[in-house]
Order: sequence, then C-alpha cells, then structure tokens
Amino acid sequence: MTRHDRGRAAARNDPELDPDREHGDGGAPAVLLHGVGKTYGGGRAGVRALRDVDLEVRRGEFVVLLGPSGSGKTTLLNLIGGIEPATSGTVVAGGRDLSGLDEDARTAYRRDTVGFVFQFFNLVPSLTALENVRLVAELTGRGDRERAAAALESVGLAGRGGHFPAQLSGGEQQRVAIARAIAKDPELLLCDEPTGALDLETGRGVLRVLQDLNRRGRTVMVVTHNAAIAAIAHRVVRMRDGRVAEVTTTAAPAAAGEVAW
Ligand SMILES: Nc1ncnc2c1ncn2[C@@H]1O[C@H](COP(=O)(O)OP(=O)(O)OP(=O)(O)O)[C@@H](O)[C@H]1O
Repeated sequence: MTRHDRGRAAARNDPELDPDREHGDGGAPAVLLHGVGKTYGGGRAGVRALRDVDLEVRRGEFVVLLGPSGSGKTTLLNLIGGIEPATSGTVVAGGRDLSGLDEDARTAYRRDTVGFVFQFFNLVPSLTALENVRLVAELTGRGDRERAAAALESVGLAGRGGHFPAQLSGGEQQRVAIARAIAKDPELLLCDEPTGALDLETGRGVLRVLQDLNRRGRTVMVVTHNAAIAAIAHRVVRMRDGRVAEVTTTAAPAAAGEVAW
C-alpha cells in the first residue's frame, strides 16, 4: 500500500475527508422498499395511496421526489420515516425492517435515525430558536446546549438563538427547523416541501443547507412540487398514481445557489 493509498484509507473513515466519497458508499442502502403498498381506510372507500413500490436509496444520496398532487409522495416519505406502517411489502431503513416493528420500536427509530423538515416549520412560538432546537434534542437524550448551538450555527443562525420565531423571517424559521432536525445528527433527513413557503432567495438558502449536509454524508430525501429543485439531486423519482413512474440520475447535480424558479 502506498502512502497515497494509506492516506485515502484513513480518510475513508472520515466521510468529510474521503477524497473518493461520492453519493452512495456501496454499503447497505439507506432505504430499501420492496413491493410496498399503502391503503387508507377499508372497503370501497379505501384509498390506495401506494401500489407495489420498489425503491433503493443509497447512503449519502440526495433524492428528490416529484409528482402530481395525490401521487403518493408524502405517503412514501411517511412510511420511510416510520410515521405510519405500510399495508403491504417491506420498508427497510437505517438497517431496520420497519414492517416488523411495533409502535414503540418505530418511535425509537424515528427518534434515533430520522430528521424531519416540513413545509410549515412547526416551531413552538413561545420558545426561542435555541429552545426550539434543544427541545427535540432533549427528547432524544442529546439535549446539550452546545449541540443545539452548533446546529444553529451550521445553518447560519449563530447569534439568533435568542430570537422567537415571530422575530425571524420565513427562511430563517425554516433553517431553525432544519437545525432542530439535525441537532440529533440523523442518518436520514426527510423533507416535505421544505421550500414551499419561501421565496427564491430564502428557498435557495435552505437548499444550500440541505446540500451541505448531504455533502457531509447524510442521506437526504426531498418531496416537492418544484421541479427546479430536481437539478440538485443525484436522483429524481417521479411518482404517478401511487407508483414510481420514472427514476432519473443526474450526471452533474447543480449547486443549490444555481437553482431558479
Ligand atoms: N390519512 C389519510 N387518509 C386517507 N387518505 C389519505 C391519507 N393521507 C393521504 N391520503 C390519500 O392518499 C393519496 C396520496 O396522498 P399523498 O399525500 O401521499 O400525495 P402527495 O403526492 O404527497 O400529494 P400532495 O403533493 O398534494 O401533497 C391521496 O389520494 C390522498 O388523498
């Protein structure tokens, strides 16, 4: 082994330093869905939100899910996030077969492995930015102040920790929500319309944060109606009528700052 090879091998242990690391590390996938179906309700009134979905997401990938309203995007994200169970098929995420987990185990999976970011930031209005970030970190048992402060800093909001949500812009509130999601350092970040309520400039700021996290090795899945966001993804999954209609790979994903809508 040459010195160069040894350097690479050492770097490989640190995802931030690995010169060869691209999206996907060739190991176990971050997410694996096989024959997944989801039906809400029963009988003739039942709604089949997902039908026979197969999908593999590699660790470190940035995946964007597009599709018309009602095509099943949010349902897919909820199944992967352990928010609700599949009706049929298997969902493996974070090395666990979620289909086999009871409610308590699914809660533990959500708490330990997944970060969620939603369109409406879901911040507690009576708590400051820092307290909002700490709240979730505390629930996960990783509630130290430094960790919360570091998460706020990583989204460019160091110094705003003492502000209440009403004192922050929409983009800043969304970045607090992302800080809250990443304070527990989740393997998998699931985002549902994270820029939906934001204008172009603030939306780009949020995408930059997501892309940055992804470049540091986190797996990111973003559900959106905004086809422009697909430019920054490694892969784009298009849903139609509860099925995966098309999966495309982007040869050279764009930088978040280049995206326009
Ligand atoms: N809790 C629920 N109870 C009953 N039906 C539901 C429920 N959640 C979703 N659905 C139905 O499942 C289908 C897929 O919904 P889903 O929210 O996953 O679609 P979507 O692609 O995310 O849509 P949108 O882009 O409008 O958010 C829709 O027909 C929806 O009405």
